[in-house]
Amino acid sequence: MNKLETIGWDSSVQDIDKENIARVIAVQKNSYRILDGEMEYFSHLSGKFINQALTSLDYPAVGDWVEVQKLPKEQKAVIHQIQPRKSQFVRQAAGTKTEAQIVAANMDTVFIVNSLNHDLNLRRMERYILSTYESGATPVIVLTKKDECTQEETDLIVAQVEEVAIGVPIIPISSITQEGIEELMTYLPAGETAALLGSSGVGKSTLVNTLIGNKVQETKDVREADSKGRHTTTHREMFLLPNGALLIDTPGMRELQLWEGESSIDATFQDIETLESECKFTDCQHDTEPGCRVQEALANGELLEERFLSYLKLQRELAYEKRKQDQKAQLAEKSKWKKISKHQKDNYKHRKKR
Ligand SMILES: Nc1nc2c(ncn2[C@@H]2O[C@H](COP(=O)(O)OP(=O)(O)OP(=O)(O)O)[C@@H](O)[C@H]2O)c(=O)[nH]1
Ligand SMILES: [Zn+2]
Repeated sequence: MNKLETIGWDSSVQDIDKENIARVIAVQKNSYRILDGEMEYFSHLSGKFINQALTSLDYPAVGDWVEVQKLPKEQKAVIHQIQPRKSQFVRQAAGTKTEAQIVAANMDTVFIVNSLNHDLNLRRMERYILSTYESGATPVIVLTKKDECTQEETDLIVAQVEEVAIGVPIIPISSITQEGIEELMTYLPAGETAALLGSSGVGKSTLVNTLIGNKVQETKDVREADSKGRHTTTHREMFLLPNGALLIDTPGMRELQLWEGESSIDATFQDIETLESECKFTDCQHDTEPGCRVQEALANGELLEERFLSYLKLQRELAYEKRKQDQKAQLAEKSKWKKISKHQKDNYKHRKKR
């Protein structure tokens, strides 16, 4: 095994000069911690790299393979290039509407983590699954804190999740009793990379510690040594598990904004939007209309049927959301006028009495 293979490199498909390749294990503001399987380096982007980067997607993310120039004595390196990614999970950057951000790159599996004991949002989960497929990785649903539920409660939730997660493995676990951990590990074979995604507080970091086992302390030390007083929780980090698998922990997704609003849907389904714009009729329903570019693309294999169905499904969801919101707005409007008119009537009565 060469040293890159110990950190997830697949020599059977990635065949280039490996001497100058390393993997990004943590991203700080303008610097990157990288690992070449033996040594860690503190690295920066070359000037040329920065000049050529057009969007935030062009910058390194945790899990990326980068081409570097190493200065081993100083444990420093300069990043010249990113290797093409086999997968990337994209979300909207916190606080902005338009900027994309890569949460993790080159993962084989995404663990969509939810807690069994609260805040189960099936619709949200469905979208996580969809985004994971879009990322190029395979989703696995992890339901944490099983120790806080009875078996009956767990079964009920699993049944609910099954309805939106067709064909996706669902694993209830507990980091306290270790239940389900063994099954989870079957999705973490040596040399593969997985990322943990989920809301803040569902137990991602605890799970990392559980899986790292007796290396917990080391992890903490690394974090503290590197944070230089900054908030450690905003750092994505990649960990090597004792069995040789790689696990990317992501910060709490309090601010996860992937699908809110139509703009992000547009970005996700850019290919279909483009096809639609080429339909003969601007109000084409992509059904039996003549000159429908979408139907044509479906027929000749340019557009996958599953993908189009996901798109339609999301459109339906959006329409549904919008109707609900409109209805709410209408009701609010109605009650506002009710109040005003009642107020008026009351005033009128008072005046009459006087
Ligand atoms: N009962 C129980 N509590 C757990 C379990 N796993 C995690 N917790 C608790 O849940 C809380 C949140 O856990 P974290 O691991 O910090 O959650 P996180 O998903 O990493 O949160 P962020 O770092 O904010 O994204 C902590 O108080 C943990 O002790 C579990 O299996 N059972
Ligand atoms: Zn059409």
